[in-house]
Amino acid sequence: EKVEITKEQQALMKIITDAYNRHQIPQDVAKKLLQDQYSAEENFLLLTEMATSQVQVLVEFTKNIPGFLSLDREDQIALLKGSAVEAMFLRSAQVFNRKTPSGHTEVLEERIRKSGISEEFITPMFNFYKSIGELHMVQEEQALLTTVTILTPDRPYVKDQQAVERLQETILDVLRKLCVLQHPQEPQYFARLLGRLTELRTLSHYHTEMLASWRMNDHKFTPLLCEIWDVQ
Ligand SMILES: CC(C)c1onc(-c2c(Cl)cccc2Cl)c1COc1ccc(-c2ccc3[nH]c(C(=O)O)cc3c2)cc1
Repeated sequence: EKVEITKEQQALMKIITDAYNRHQIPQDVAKKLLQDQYSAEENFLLLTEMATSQVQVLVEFTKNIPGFLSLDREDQIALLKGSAVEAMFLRSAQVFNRKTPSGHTEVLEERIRKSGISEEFITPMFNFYKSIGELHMVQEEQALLTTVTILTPDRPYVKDQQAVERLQETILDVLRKLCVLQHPQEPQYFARLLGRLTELRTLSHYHTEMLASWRMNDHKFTPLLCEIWDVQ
């Protein structure tokens, strides 16, 4: 049957996509990736600064998701804490696959590969970046997929999962229609997108181990990262 995005779904998609594009880490922070020290210590410090800035951007973006601020306040926190790593994997994946002339892609990869992360996590991480790149998502799909990730009902400590589920289903319906309209020759494209969410959960588990091994080597995080990742 003919798939059609309604007027209100169009408006919802515009709000989310505009917010996603508006909330980016400041270019002066991103430019720090280009400075010339490349020690493991220096790379870790830079990546910590990027992650901290990215979390701030993520919090601001999340406030623009229609209905999010109407959720129980503690549930809002639980959703942010539960999705921060996954949202940052998605955002950094988009940076890698942007291949902008600014060339941050190469230096970002270089710094991640030399920041004290063990090879067993580096391989799945860059396989994920590659699999995201192969999807050639339009920016609306990127924004909606990040929103679906944030609105995952079964994060730890979420009390009113029903309320989150209702919001997520609204976004999933728009994303499903958008995928059909954007990729008519690939009917299973939406299913492929959702498959990435499963991969994100695996990466999130790896990330917990990455944090533990950094801490074992006495690496320090910022207060914001300690709060969102329950470390220190
Ligand atoms: C605390 C640090 C060391 C950390 O721990 N885990 C990760 C970590 C890692 Cl490696 C991988 C994936 C997720 C996390 Cl969460 C990180 C570093 O996290 C980030 C690194 C870079 C970026 C980021 C975001 C947007 C950007 N735009 C641009 C630009 O050039 O415009 C560069 C850029 C970088 C975001 C998070």
